[in-house]
Amino acid sequence: MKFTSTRPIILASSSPRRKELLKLAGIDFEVKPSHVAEDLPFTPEEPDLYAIRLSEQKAQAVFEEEPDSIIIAADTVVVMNGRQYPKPANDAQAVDFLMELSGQTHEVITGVTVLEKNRKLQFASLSQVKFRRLGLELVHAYVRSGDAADKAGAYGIQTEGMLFVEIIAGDYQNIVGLPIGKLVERLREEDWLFLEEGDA
Ligand SMILES: Cc1cn([C@H]2C[C@H](O)[C@@H](COP(=O)(O)OP(=O)(O)OP(=O)(O)O)O2)c(=O)[nH]c1=O
Repeated sequence: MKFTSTRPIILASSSPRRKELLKLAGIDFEVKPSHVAEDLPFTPEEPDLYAIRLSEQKAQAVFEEEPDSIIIAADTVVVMNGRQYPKPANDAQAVDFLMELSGQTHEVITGVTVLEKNRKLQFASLSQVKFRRLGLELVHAYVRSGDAADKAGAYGIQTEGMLFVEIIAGDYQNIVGLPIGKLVERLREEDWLFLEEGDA
């Protein structure tokens, strides 16, 4: 399966996971990380809007350099009891986060912004993840592996962090960092993306 687009698509992200998901979906694109400081104040009552705003900042930064392209950006946040669990600042914080999430259910929300001249598409996707009760030995071993460092909530469901997960509700790819099914659906609805001839 292959898609074509009305303009060149740019993924404004340094995340290898987002790149892989967009590629798997059969979309041609280039990557241009945005390097914006993610420093908006977290709004616990509206975590979805917070994720969307961050994704918009990322999209906007790249759009200014590439005004003739379609820019896609996303931000993934992990939230439990009104508190955000961002990328851990260090190993000790990663251990603390994982022990707090242990045995509990948290939410993973990815906000997405697609920007083009005169057009903006935004949405958020929410998944729930229930963690097993985690032992310190496993958590320490995981954090030592280095996998927690660049991930919201200090775990990757697609890597060894899968061992922590008991139940998920919602879109799995949303937890990995990009709700690709919904994104492609919306891009097609907006006539930004078409199935290539022969596929249609
Ligand atoms: C919960 C969870 C998060 N993550 C990742 C997805 C995101 O890359 C990261 C959250 O940080 P983000 O700020 O959303 O993204 P990023 O900084 O990695 O990339 P960019 O801003 O350039 O697009 O956490 C996983 O890979 N697996 C998981 O299970």
